[in-house]
Amino acid sequence: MSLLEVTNVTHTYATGSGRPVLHGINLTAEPGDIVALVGESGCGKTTLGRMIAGLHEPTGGTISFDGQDIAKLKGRQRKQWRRQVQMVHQDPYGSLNPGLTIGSTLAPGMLQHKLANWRNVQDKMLELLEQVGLDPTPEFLQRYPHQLSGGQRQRVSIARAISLDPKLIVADEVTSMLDVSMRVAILDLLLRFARERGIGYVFISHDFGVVRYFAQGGRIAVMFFGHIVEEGPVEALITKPRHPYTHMLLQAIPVPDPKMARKRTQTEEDAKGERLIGEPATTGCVFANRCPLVQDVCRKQAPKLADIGGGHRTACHFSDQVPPLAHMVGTTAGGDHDRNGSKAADADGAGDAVPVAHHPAGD
Ligand SMILES: Nc1ncnc2c1ncn2[C@@H]1O[C@H](COP(=O)(O)OP(=O)(O)OP(=O)(O)O)[C@@H](O)[C@H]1O
Repeated sequence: MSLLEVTNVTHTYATGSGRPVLHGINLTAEPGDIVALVGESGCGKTTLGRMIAGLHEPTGGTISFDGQDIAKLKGRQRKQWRRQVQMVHQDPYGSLNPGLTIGSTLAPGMLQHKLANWRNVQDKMLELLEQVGLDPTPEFLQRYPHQLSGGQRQRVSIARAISLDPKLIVADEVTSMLDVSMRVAILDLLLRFARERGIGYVFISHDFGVVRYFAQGGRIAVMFFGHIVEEGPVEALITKPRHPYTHMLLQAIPVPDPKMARKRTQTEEDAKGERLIGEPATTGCVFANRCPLVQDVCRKQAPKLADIGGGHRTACHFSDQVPPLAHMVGTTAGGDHDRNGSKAADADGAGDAVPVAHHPAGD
Protein backbone atom coordinates (compact mmCIF):
# COMPACT_ATOMS: atom_id res chain seq x y z
CA MET A 1 0.00 0.00 0.00
CA SER A 2 1.45 3.33 -1.10
CA LEU A 3 0.88 6.70 0.60
CA LEU A 4 -0.75 8.00 -2.59
CA GLU A 5 -2.39 5.84 -5.24
CA VAL A 6 -3.96 7.46 -8.28
CA THR A 7 -5.77 4.75 -10.20
CA ASN A 8 -7.19 5.13 -13.69
CA VAL A 9 -8.22 8.74 -13.06
CA THR A 10 -10.08 10.58 -15.80
CA HIS A 11 -11.58 14.04 -15.74
CA THR A 12 -13.88 16.12 -17.91
CA TYR A 13 -14.75 19.67 -16.80
CA ALA A 14 -18.50 20.28 -16.87
CA THR A 15 -17.79 23.85 -17.99
CA GLY A 16 -15.10 22.99 -20.56
CA SER A 17 -14.98 21.74 -24.14
CA GLY A 18 -16.62 18.44 -23.17
CA ARG A 19 -13.40 16.58 -23.95
CA PRO A 20 -11.58 14.76 -21.14
CA VAL A 21 -8.55 16.63 -19.81
CA LEU A 22 -7.20 13.56 -17.95
CA HIS A 23 -7.19 10.04 -19.39
CA GLY A 24 -6.56 6.93 -17.27
CA ILE A 25 -3.87 8.41 -15.04
CA ASN A 26 -2.00 5.98 -12.76
CA LEU A 27 0.55 7.25 -10.29
CA THR A 28 1.85 6.24 -6.87
CA ALA A 29 4.00 7.88 -4.22
CA GLU A 30 5.53 6.41 -1.08
CA PRO A 31 6.07 8.47 2.08
CA GLY A 32 8.76 11.10 1.45
CA ASP A 33 8.80 10.58 -2.34
CA ILE A 34 9.22 13.50 -4.72
CA VAL A 35 7.17 12.97 -7.87
CA ALA A 36 7.36 15.71 -10.50
CA LEU A 37 4.63 16.30 -13.09
CA VAL A 38 6.04 17.91 -16.23
CA GLY A 39 4.44 18.91 -19.53
CA GLU A 40 3.33 21.81 -21.67
CA SER A 41 0.73 24.31 -20.53
CA GLY A 42 -2.75 22.80 -20.60
CA CYS A 43 -1.67 19.13 -20.38
CA GLY A 44 -3.54 18.69 -17.08
CA LYS A 45 -0.83 19.01 -14.41
CA THR A 46 -2.75 21.45 -12.21
CA THR A 47 -6.00 19.53 -12.62
CA LEU A 48 -4.30 16.34 -11.43
CA GLY A 49 -2.52 18.19 -8.60
CA ARG A 50 -5.77 19.75 -7.40
CA MET A 51 -7.41 16.33 -7.41
CA ILE A 52 -4.63 14.83 -5.34
CA ALA A 53 -5.07 17.74 -2.89
CA GLY A 54 -8.84 17.12 -2.83
CA LEU A 55 -9.78 20.44 -4.46
CA HIS A 56 -11.52 18.71 -7.43
CA GLU A 57 -13.20 15.35 -7.72
CA PRO A 58 -12.25 13.17 -10.69
CA THR A 59 -15.06 12.09 -13.00
CA GLY A 60 -13.58 8.58 -13.10
CA GLY A 61 -11.09 6.41 -11.22
CA THR A 62 -9.96 6.64 -7.62
CA ILE A 63 -7.42 8.48 -5.52
CA SER A 64 -6.35 6.76 -2.32
CA PHE A 65 -4.32 8.21 0.52
CA ASP A 66 -2.86 5.94 3.16
CA GLY A 67 -4.93 3.10 1.75
CA GLN A 68 -8.28 4.93 1.87
CA ASP A 69 -10.30 6.08 -1.14
CA ILE A 70 -10.52 9.84 -0.47
CA ALA A 71 -13.98 10.07 -2.06
CA LYS A 72 -15.30 7.80 0.70
CA LEU A 73 -13.66 9.46 3.68
CA LYS A 74 -16.00 10.90 6.28
CA GLY A 75 -15.82 12.67 9.63
CA ARG A 76 -12.57 12.45 11.54
CA GLN A 77 -10.76 10.49 8.84
CA ARG A 78 -11.68 13.10 6.24
CA LYS A 79 -10.46 15.88 8.49
CA GLN A 80 -7.19 14.06 9.06
CA TRP A 81 -6.62 13.51 5.31
CA ARG A 82 -7.39 17.20 4.66
CA ARG A 83 -4.65 18.12 7.11
CA GLN A 84 -2.15 15.62 5.76
CA VAL A 85 -2.29 16.77 2.13
CA GLN A 86 -1.57 20.45 1.54
CA MET A 87 -1.17 22.51 -1.61
CA VAL A 88 1.15 25.45 -2.29
CA HIS A 89 0.05 27.43 -5.33
CA GLN A 90 1.88 29.19 -8.10
CA ASP A 91 0.58 32.65 -7.30
CA PRO A 92 1.69 33.91 -3.89
CA TYR A 93 -0.41 37.05 -4.54
CA GLY A 94 -3.68 35.19 -5.16
CA SER A 95 -3.33 32.37 -2.64
CA LEU A 96 -3.34 34.53 0.51
CA ASN A 97 -6.49 36.37 1.59
CA PRO A 98 -5.59 40.08 1.27
CA GLY A 99 -7.95 40.97 4.15
CA LEU A 100 -6.22 38.74 6.70
CA THR A 101 -3.03 39.49 8.59
CA ILE A 102 -0.29 36.85 8.51
CA GLY A 103 -1.32 35.83 12.05
CA SER A 104 -4.95 35.39 10.99
CA THR A 105 -3.74 33.37 7.99
CA LEU A 106 -1.67 30.96 10.04
CA ALA A 107 -3.62 30.51 13.29
CA PRO A 108 -7.02 29.06 12.27
CA GLY A 109 -5.69 25.84 10.67
CA MET A 110 -3.56 24.97 13.68
CA LEU A 111 -6.41 25.74 16.09
CA GLN A 112 -8.97 23.82 14.06
CA HIS A 113 -6.76 20.74 13.88
CA LYS A 114 -5.77 21.11 17.55
CA LEU A 115 -2.09 21.51 16.71
CA ALA A 116 -2.13 24.65 18.87
CA ASN A 117 -4.37 26.26 21.50
CA TRP A 118 -5.08 29.92 22.23
CA ARG A 119 -2.29 30.04 24.79
CA ASN A 120 0.54 28.76 22.59
CA VAL A 121 -0.62 29.64 19.08
CA GLN A 122 1.42 32.84 18.90
CA ASP A 123 4.64 31.06 19.92
CA LYS A 124 3.93 28.34 17.34
CA MET A 125 3.44 30.95 14.64
CA LEU A 126 6.70 32.68 15.55
CA GLU A 127 8.49 29.31 15.35
CA LEU A 128 6.97 28.77 11.91
CA LEU A 129 8.10 32.19 10.71
CA GLU A 130 11.62 31.37 11.82
CA GLN A 131 11.52 27.99 10.08
CA VAL A 132 10.54 29.54 6.75
CA GLY A 133 13.10 32.35 7.01
CA LEU A 134 10.77 35.23 7.93
CA ASP A 135 11.10 37.78 10.70
CA PRO A 136 9.84 35.86 13.81
CA THR A 137 8.22 38.83 15.58
CA PRO A 138 4.66 39.67 16.73
CA GLU A 139 4.87 42.75 14.44
CA PHE A 140 5.33 40.53 11.38
CA LEU A 141 2.16 38.59 12.34
CA GLN A 142 0.27 41.91 12.19
CA ARG A 143 1.26 42.58 8.59
CA TYR A 144 -1.03 42.10 5.58
CA PRO A 145 -0.01 40.25 2.39
CA HIS A 146 0.21 43.49 0.38
CA GLN A 147 2.98 44.65 2.72
CA LEU A 148 5.18 41.67 1.75
CA SER A 149 7.31 40.84 -1.29
CA GLY A 150 6.43 37.91 -3.58
CA GLY A 151 9.09 35.73 -1.99
CA GLN A 152 7.88 36.56 1.52
CA ARG A 153 4.29 35.71 0.56
CA GLN A 154 5.38 32.38 -0.86
CA ARG A 155 7.18 31.70 2.44
CA VAL A 156 3.94 32.49 4.30
CA SER A 157 2.06 30.05 2.02
CA ILE A 158 4.68 27.42 2.80
CA ALA A 159 4.41 28.18 6.53
CA ARG A 160 0.63 27.72 6.31
CA ALA A 161 1.09 24.32 4.63
CA ILE A 162 3.81 23.20 7.04
CA SER A 163 1.83 24.37 10.09
CA LEU A 164 -0.58 21.46 9.59
CA ASP A 165 2.17 18.83 9.75
CA PRO A 166 1.36 17.34 6.33
CA LYS A 167 2.66 14.08 4.85
CA LEU A 168 2.34 15.30 1.26
CA ILE A 169 2.48 18.74 -0.34
CA VAL A 170 1.29 19.43 -3.87
CA ALA A 171 3.60 22.24 -5.03
CA ASP A 172 2.19 23.79 -8.21
CA GLU A 173 4.73 25.92 -10.13
CA VAL A 174 5.76 27.42 -6.79
CA THR A 175 8.69 29.40 -8.14
CA SER A 176 7.46 30.42 -11.58
CA MET A 177 6.22 33.85 -10.43
CA LEU A 178 9.33 34.62 -8.40
CA ASP A 179 12.56 36.32 -9.45
CA VAL A 180 15.24 33.88 -10.51
CA SER A 181 17.34 34.94 -7.51
CA MET A 182 14.67 33.69 -5.10
CA ARG A 183 13.84 30.42 -6.77
CA VAL A 184 16.62 28.30 -5.32
CA ALA A 185 15.97 29.66 -1.82
CA ILE A 186 12.30 28.61 -2.01
CA LEU A 187 13.14 25.20 -3.49
CA ASP A 188 15.80 24.65 -0.82
CA LEU A 189 13.30 25.56 1.87
CA LEU A 190 10.85 22.93 0.61
CA LEU A 191 13.67 20.41 0.34
CA ARG A 192 14.69 21.08 3.92
CA PHE A 193 11.20 20.12 5.05
CA ALA A 194 11.44 16.95 2.95
CA ARG A 195 14.70 16.06 4.70
CA GLU A 196 13.77 17.09 8.23
CA ARG A 197 10.12 16.04 8.32
CA GLY A 198 9.93 13.34 5.64
CA ILE A 199 7.33 15.30 3.69
CA GLY A 200 6.66 13.99 0.17
CA TYR A 201 5.96 16.28 -2.78
CA VAL A 202 3.95 16.18 -5.96
CA PHE A 203 5.96 18.87 -7.70
CA ILE A 204 4.36 20.49 -10.74
CA SER A 205 6.53 22.38 -13.20
CA HIS A 206 6.92 22.93 -16.91
CA ASP A 207 10.65 23.51 -16.39
CA PHE A 208 12.95 20.49 -16.56
CA GLY A 209 15.82 22.52 -15.05
CA VAL A 210 13.80 23.27 -11.92
CA VAL A 211 12.61 19.66 -11.76
CA ARG A 212 16.12 18.29 -12.08
CA TYR A 213 17.18 20.47 -9.16
CA PHE A 214 14.21 19.74 -6.92
CA ALA A 215 13.39 16.13 -7.64
CA GLN A 216 16.89 14.59 -7.58
CA GLY A 217 16.53 11.00 -6.50
CA GLY A 218 12.78 11.17 -7.17
CA ARG A 219 10.62 10.52 -10.21
CA ILE A 220 9.20 12.45 -13.14
CA ALA A 221 5.91 11.80 -14.93
CA VAL A 222 5.71 13.52 -18.32
CA MET A 223 2.19 14.47 -19.38
CA PHE A 224 0.87 15.09 -22.88
CA PHE A 225 -2.76 16.18 -23.32
CA GLY A 226 -3.98 14.42 -20.19
CA HIS A 227 -1.90 11.23 -20.64
CA ILE A 228 1.24 10.18 -18.79
CA VAL A 229 3.50 9.23 -21.69
CA GLU A 230 6.69 8.54 -19.75
CA GLU A 231 7.56 8.07 -16.10
CA GLY A 232 10.79 7.21 -14.40
CA PRO A 233 13.71 8.12 -12.15
CA VAL A 234 14.74 11.77 -12.69
CA GLU A 235 18.28 11.20 -13.94
CA ALA A 236 17.38 8.29 -16.24
CA LEU A 237 14.48 10.17 -17.79
CA ILE A 238 16.34 13.45 -18.24
CA THR A 239 19.55 11.95 -19.59
CA LYS A 240 18.03 9.11 -21.63
CA PRO A 241 14.41 9.90 -22.45
CA ARG A 242 12.57 6.95 -23.95
CA HIS A 243 9.54 8.76 -25.34
CA PRO A 244 9.83 11.04 -28.39
CA TYR A 245 7.75 13.73 -26.64
CA THR A 246 10.11 13.89 -23.64
CA HIS A 247 13.02 13.95 -26.07
CA MET A 248 11.42 16.84 -27.94
CA LEU A 249 10.74 18.82 -24.75
CA LEU A 250 14.32 18.35 -23.55
CA GLN A 251 15.78 19.32 -26.93
CA ALA A 252 13.56 22.41 -27.06
CA ILE A 253 15.20 23.90 -23.93
CA PRO A 254 17.40 26.83 -24.98
CA VAL A 255 21.09 26.00 -24.78
CA PRO A 256 23.17 28.70 -23.04
CA ASP A 257 26.42 27.36 -24.49
CA PRO A 258 26.92 28.44 -28.14
CA LYS A 259 29.18 25.42 -28.74
CA MET A 260 26.24 23.15 -27.90
CA ALA A 261 23.70 25.28 -29.71
CA ARG A 262 25.63 24.96 -32.94
CA LYS A 263 25.19 21.20 -32.76
CA ARG A 264 21.55 21.65 -33.69
CA THR A 265 21.04 21.84 -37.40
CA GLN A 266 18.54 24.17 -39.00
CA THR A 267 16.58 21.12 -40.15
CA GLU A 268 16.23 19.95 -36.56
CA GLU A 269 14.99 23.39 -35.50
CA ASP A 270 12.45 23.54 -38.35
CA ALA A 271 11.17 20.05 -37.63
CA LYS A 272 10.88 20.83 -33.92
CA GLY A 273 8.96 24.02 -34.58
CA GLU A 274 6.42 22.18 -36.66
CA ARG A 275 6.12 19.26 -34.34
CA LEU A 276 5.64 21.21 -31.14
CA ILE A 277 2.28 22.31 -32.50
CA GLY A 278 -0.51 19.97 -33.65
CA GLU A 279 -3.63 18.43 -32.15
CA PRO A 280 -3.44 15.25 -30.09
CA ALA A 281 -4.43 12.14 -32.07
CA THR A 282 -7.85 10.74 -31.14
CA THR A 283 -7.11 7.16 -32.21
CA GLY A 284 -3.94 5.17 -31.59
CA CYS A 285 -1.07 6.95 -29.88
CA VAL A 286 -2.06 10.42 -28.61
CA PHE A 287 1.33 11.76 -29.75
CA ALA A 288 1.16 10.35 -33.31
CA ASN A 289 0.42 13.70 -35.03
CA ARG A 290 3.62 15.23 -33.71
CA CYS A 291 5.89 12.22 -33.57
CA PRO A 292 9.04 11.99 -35.68
CA LEU A 293 9.09 8.19 -35.22
CA VAL A 294 5.43 7.61 -36.18
CA GLN A 295 4.55 4.45 -38.12
CA ASP A 296 1.25 2.83 -39.18
CA VAL A 297 0.82 0.88 -35.96
CA CYS A 298 0.94 4.13 -33.94
CA ARG A 299 -2.15 5.44 -35.71
CA LYS A 300 -4.09 2.26 -34.95
CA GLN A 301 -3.00 1.08 -31.54
CA ALA A 302 -2.41 3.18 -28.43
CA PRO A 303 0.82 2.02 -26.74
CA LYS A 304 0.53 1.09 -23.06
CA LEU A 305 2.74 2.71 -20.43
CA ALA A 306 5.14 -0.25 -20.18
CA ASP A 307 8.11 -0.94 -17.92
CA ILE A 308 11.44 -0.82 -19.73
CA GLY A 309 13.56 -1.60 -16.64
CA GLY A 310 14.79 0.33 -13.61
CA GLY A 311 11.31 1.63 -12.82
CA HIS A 312 11.27 3.55 -16.13
CA ARG A 313 7.99 3.35 -18.05
CA THR A 314 7.13 4.69 -21.47
CA ALA A 315 4.10 4.62 -23.76
CA CYS A 316 5.79 4.26 -27.14
CA HIS A 317 5.87 1.42 -29.69
CA PHE A 318 9.37 2.48 -30.72
CA SER A 319 10.97 3.60 -27.48
CA ASP A 320 14.24 1.88 -28.45
CA GLN A 321 14.50 4.21 -31.45
CA VAL A 322 14.42 7.45 -29.44
CA PRO A 323 17.81 9.03 -30.25
CA PRO A 324 20.33 10.23 -27.65
CA LEU A 325 20.07 13.88 -26.64
CA ALA A 326 22.33 16.40 -28.35
CA HIS A 327 22.68 18.25 -25.05
CA MET A 328 21.69 17.73 -21.43
CA VAL A 329 19.44 19.93 -19.36
CA GLY A 330 21.08 21.72 -16.44
CA THR A 331 19.38 22.94 -13.30
CA THR A 332 17.91 26.26 -14.40
CA ALA A 333 16.64 26.76 -10.86
CA GLY A 334 19.82 28.69 -10.25
CA GLY A 335 22.66 27.96 -12.58
CA ASP A 336 23.84 24.70 -13.98
CA HIS A 337 24.34 22.70 -10.82
CA ASP A 338 22.62 19.98 -8.91
CA ARG A 339 21.78 20.35 -5.22
CA ASN A 340 25.25 19.18 -4.17
CA GLY A 341 26.87 21.87 -6.27
CA SER A 342 28.11 19.41 -8.94
CA LYS A 343 28.03 20.45 -12.56
CA ALA A 344 25.20 18.95 -14.61
CA ALA A 345 27.17 17.34 -17.43
CA ASP A 346 26.57 18.20 -21.06
CA ALA A 347 26.17 15.30 -23.44
CA ASP A 348 29.85 15.62 -24.32
CA GLY A 349 30.96 16.52 -20.81
CA ALA A 350 31.67 20.14 -21.79
CA GLY A 351 30.64 23.27 -19.89
CA ASP A 352 31.93 25.78 -17.37
CA ALA A 353 31.12 25.91 -13.68
CA VAL A 354 28.41 28.43 -12.73
CA PRO A 355 27.64 28.92 -9.04
CA VAL A 356 24.08 28.26 -7.86
CA ALA A 357 22.39 31.55 -6.92
CA HIS A 358 21.40 31.23 -3.30
CA HIS A 359 19.25 34.01 -1.95
CA PRO A 360 19.25 35.10 1.67
CA ALA A 361 16.03 34.63 3.58
CA GLY A 362 13.67 37.59 3.73
CA ASP A 363 13.66 38.17 -0.04
N1 LIG B 1 -12.10 25.17 -14.29
C1 LIG B 1 -11.96 24.73 -15.56
N2 LIG B 1 -13.03 24.60 -16.37
C2 LIG B 1 -12.89 24.15 -17.64
N3 LIG B 1 -11.73 23.77 -18.19
C3 LIG B 1 -10.62 23.86 -17.43
C4 LIG B 1 -10.67 24.35 -16.07
N4 LIG B 1 -9.41 24.34 -15.56
C5 LIG B 1 -8.61 23.87 -16.55
N5 LIG B 1 -9.33 23.59 -17.67
C6 LIG B 1 -8.79 23.02 -18.92
O1 LIG B 1 -8.21 21.77 -18.61
C7 LIG B 1 -7.03 21.57 -19.36
C8 LIG B 1 -5.89 21.27 -18.39
O2 LIG B 1 -5.62 22.46 -17.63
P1 LIG B 1 -4.56 22.49 -16.45
O3 LIG B 1 -4.58 23.85 -15.85
O4 LIG B 1 -4.81 21.33 -15.55
O5 LIG B 1 -3.20 22.25 -17.24
P2 LIG B 1 -1.71 22.60 -16.83
O6 LIG B 1 -0.86 21.57 -17.44
O7 LIG B 1 -1.62 22.77 -15.35
O8 LIG B 1 -1.48 23.99 -17.53
P3 LIG B 1 -0.80 25.32 -16.95
O9 LIG B 1 0.65 24.96 -16.76
O10 LIG B 1 -1.02 26.32 -18.02
O11 LIG B 1 -1.51 25.63 -15.67
C9 LIG B 1 -6.81 22.82 -20.20
O12 LIG B 1 -7.33 22.56 -21.49
C10 LIG B 1 -7.65 23.86 -19.49
O13 LIG B 1 -8.15 24.81 -20.41
